[in-house]
Amino acid sequence: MSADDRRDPVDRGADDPPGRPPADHGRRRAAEPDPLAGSGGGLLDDLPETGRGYAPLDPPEDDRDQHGRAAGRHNADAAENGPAHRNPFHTPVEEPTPPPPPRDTTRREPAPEPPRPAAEDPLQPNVIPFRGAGPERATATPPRRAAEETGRAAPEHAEANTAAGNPGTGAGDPPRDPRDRGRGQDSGAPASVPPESTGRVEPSEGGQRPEEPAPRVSELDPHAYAQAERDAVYRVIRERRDVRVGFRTDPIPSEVLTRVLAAAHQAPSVGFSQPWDFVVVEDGETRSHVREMVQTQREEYARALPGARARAFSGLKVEAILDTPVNIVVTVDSTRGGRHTLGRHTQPQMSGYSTALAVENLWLAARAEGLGVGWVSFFEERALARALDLPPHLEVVAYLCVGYVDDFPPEPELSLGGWAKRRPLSWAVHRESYGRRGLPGEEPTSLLDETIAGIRPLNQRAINEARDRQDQMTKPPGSLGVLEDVSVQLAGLAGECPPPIPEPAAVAVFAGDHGVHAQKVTAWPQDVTTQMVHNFLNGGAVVNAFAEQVGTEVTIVDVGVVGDLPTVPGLLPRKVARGTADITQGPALTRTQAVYAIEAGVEVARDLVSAGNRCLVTGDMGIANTTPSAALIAAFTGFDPADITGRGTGLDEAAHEHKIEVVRRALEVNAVDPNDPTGVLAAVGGLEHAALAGFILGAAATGVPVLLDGVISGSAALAAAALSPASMNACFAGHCSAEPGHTVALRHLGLHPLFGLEMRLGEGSGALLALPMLQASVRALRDVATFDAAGVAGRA
Ligand SMILES: O=C(O)c1ccc[n+]([C@@H]2O[C@H](COP(=O)([O-])O)[C@@H](O)[C@H]2O)c1
Ligand SMILES: Cc1cc2nc[nH]c2cc1C
Repeated sequence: MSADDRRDPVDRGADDPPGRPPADHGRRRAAEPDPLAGSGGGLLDDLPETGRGYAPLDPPEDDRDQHGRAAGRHNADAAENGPAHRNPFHTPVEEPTPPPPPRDTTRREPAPEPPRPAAEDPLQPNVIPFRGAGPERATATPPRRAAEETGRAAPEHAEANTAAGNPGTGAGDPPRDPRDRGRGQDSGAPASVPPESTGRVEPSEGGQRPEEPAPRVSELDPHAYAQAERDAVYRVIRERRDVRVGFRTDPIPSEVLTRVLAAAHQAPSVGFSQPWDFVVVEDGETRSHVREMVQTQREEYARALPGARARAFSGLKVEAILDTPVNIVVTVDSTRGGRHTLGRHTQPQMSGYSTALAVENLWLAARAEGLGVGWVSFFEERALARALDLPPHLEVVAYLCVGYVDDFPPEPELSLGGWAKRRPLSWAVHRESYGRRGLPGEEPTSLLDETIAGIRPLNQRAINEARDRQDQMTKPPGSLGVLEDVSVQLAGLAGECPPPIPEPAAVAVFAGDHGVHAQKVTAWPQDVTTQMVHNFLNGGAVVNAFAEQVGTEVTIVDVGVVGDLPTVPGLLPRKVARGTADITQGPALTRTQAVYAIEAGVEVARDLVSAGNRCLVTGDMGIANTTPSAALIAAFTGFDPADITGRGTGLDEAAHEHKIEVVRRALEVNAVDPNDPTGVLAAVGGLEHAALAGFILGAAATGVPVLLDGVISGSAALAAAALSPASMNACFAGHCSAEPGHTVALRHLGLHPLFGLEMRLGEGSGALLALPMLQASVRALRDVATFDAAGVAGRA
């Protein structure tokens, strides 16, 4: 195999940003051979035959960040071998910005008291954690007080201030700049951005705000608008809504509609091509026809939804086509502007983007006029174009229902209904390169550090309430056994009693391959991993059947499958490498790869939670993965491999003995330190194990329960617990697998399995069967009458 052949296609992902000189801080140890010399570089190139057994090289200790991440090794390769390549989806925190000094999260040490979550305020954007969010909430400063303390106007009072002729200057405010003609305060920041919407919480200690005053924002630029005008701009952005209910039928005056269309027409456009047209539709027949098309698509969509989602969707209105006096169709002409439209030659999609900006302009202007707008997209675009008699070179970008409304919802309707949640701004902001998290003015941090810092202890008040309630329910105290503890823990996690019923739920099946497969630790060919992923995607596996049974959505995550996989909905391509290296020869992964996989898991958890899921379920697929699972369990618990290594998919006596020896050898070859969880994952774990650990941490940080499956999830949970002991507050053991190591892992973690049927399939199958138990425990806490209420006599 030539070096070029060995180069992994995933290495050929996004190049380094143009213009950035490749930093040479990925030095290899001088004495070590470079197995890939001349291969073109790339983060993943440390594993020449990944998945088929080769020990990767790790950089010297001083090249690592606080997670042991190798600093920019791919760039070093690039210096020798051409352009640098980045991981396809992640960029590590790396030099030249030094890693934040404080905490080594790869070591087990007491975590500092995390910042307290913001109080839930129905009028403010809902940030994740959604419900309860841990211990004694409601410590964040409400907007009004924050405004008083920072000298900024609170959003809901900004208009009142202006109306009363009080521009908001308070004692202690700096003198106003004479250029600030009639402006309110000196803050250049929008007065109306609440701290909650950033995902950041004001630091507090025991509910007190810190002594230090908030830093003053610099003077306004002379071109900035006056305070009231800026407030109006931010207000309309904040209060724009996609409206589907509560439209009034009264007509829209022509001059109002024209103003709104003129605003749309002033949108920015590529090369000033102004590629939009607006078709104003009032005709009832046309609208009825479009509505029928939407209805058909709606039914098709509903059929594809898992149970809990389908129930929620049945109550959602997706259009108001006949309810509004006017529909506006916004189209794009991608050919407009002639042959040489400035800026479109490299990015033909810019015409569509420009038109979307026109839609936003229309939407904001409409909101300012008191008009609601609902964007409908449940139709097949060409069919709609035909129905509207559009010329063939025009495409529909938006179908908008426009009219006056009874009210604007305080939050997006989908958020109010729990369909999806607003992601905090902090999740979306990266500094200099993807993965260096932090709002402007903050020290950038990594996703892993941010996640661990966000995990909170259980809320004691909610726990006490749940315990009291369990004792008052019409049943003998304790008679629901472990389910009582489950409901109490869920209350503590949510920070309220009763907690929300953990539905909808989503199972994520993390798939990866293993270099140790070469040691004949399993009877199954490695290709079965890839084949089973196809089977999952086609809906033909046990996980699909069980998920259907319990109304759960299935997501497959490729974190390290050797084979190529299709780009299809339901499969998240997060391949960090094509399998691990053989753990009997050296470490499975580099630390960098281990961190990437952990962070991939965190992101999947975040995405599923912000998509509205209230319970996450772990699943795995990876031929040979019970071997690294056993090695992880031995490393974290200290048990002998003979006591925790099982027969996996089925091995005879001799093969089982051999597998135990393989695990033993892996632990001899790789020094493992349980206080260095990332190091242990990199040494003897797998990509799906690392991602599962991240998935657990991500769930815990969002305050959402995570239901664990079998031995693979159990071994990953040991790593998660070592990274953050508090993450176990979010964990529930679905079942106990037939693998002996699973029992040991669960005991070590203090988790009580909900059932044991000697299952040993993985995929999330056992955890899915336990999901109704979790849900039932909450339903009982919520719905069962108390002795008093039901008039049932208590114990004599
Ligand atoms: O979940 C379990 O406890 C479990 C126990 C034994 C096997 N498995 C599944 O079987 C595969 C690994 O088995 P093996 O024998 O190839 O190591 C992998 O896809 C796992 O999901 C899963
Ligand atoms: C067929 C098969 C299905 C699986 N599902 C999870 N692990 C598996 C292993 C095999 C071999």
